[in-house]
Amino acid sequence: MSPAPVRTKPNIMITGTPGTGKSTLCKELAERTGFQWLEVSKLATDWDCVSGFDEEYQSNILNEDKLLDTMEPIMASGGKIVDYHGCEFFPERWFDIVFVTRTDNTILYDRLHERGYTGTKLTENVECEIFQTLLEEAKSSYDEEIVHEIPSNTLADKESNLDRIESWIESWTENNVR
Ligand SMILES: Nc1ncnc2c1ncn2[C@@H]1O[C@H](COP(=O)(O)OP(=O)(O)O)[C@@H](O)[C@H]1O
Repeated sequence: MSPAPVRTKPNIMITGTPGTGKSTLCKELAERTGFQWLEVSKLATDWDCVSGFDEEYQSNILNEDKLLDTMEPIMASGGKIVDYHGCEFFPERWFDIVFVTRTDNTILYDRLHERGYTGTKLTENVECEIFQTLLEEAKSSYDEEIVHEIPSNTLADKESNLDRIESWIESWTENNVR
């Protein structure tokens, strides 16, 4: 059992395959709640936590140790929404809940194609969603009870996800803050 959190606001992990709508959701969630959105793939560059570039996947390789050291004091106060297409290397104790955005394969293919993804990068990402790699990663890295799949196909899905997460924050606050 991890120790009870001392933070007065929860930390939320939003993970999922690229293109499943993490940033879109996080941006609006941050606006609604006042929580801070940490878009890890962008912040890693700002914080100089990139150790190389993967040519095959056309994406940055993170310096995970440096990134975690940088994030540790930021996470301590709570009220953070962490957005990344991976979650296993973050400490379990950082998060009170984990949401995994899920998108139907054909919709995801179109979104990634529109984003300019081609070749391996496109097919590997769609396969990642088909094999629910990020969901399995979240379930094996965190208590399964705090891991929730959320559909992310339509704008109506986004609205209901925002409502759901906002209600969860309210009940977390009632239960944990006196
Ligand atoms: N719930 C949704 N319904 C319809 N389109 C969405 C939804 N969420 C995201 N999108 C669109 O899908 C694309 C990828 O979304 P984005 O938030 O950048 O994904 P990610 O951060 O997971 O890579 C964007 O064009 C965005 O407008």
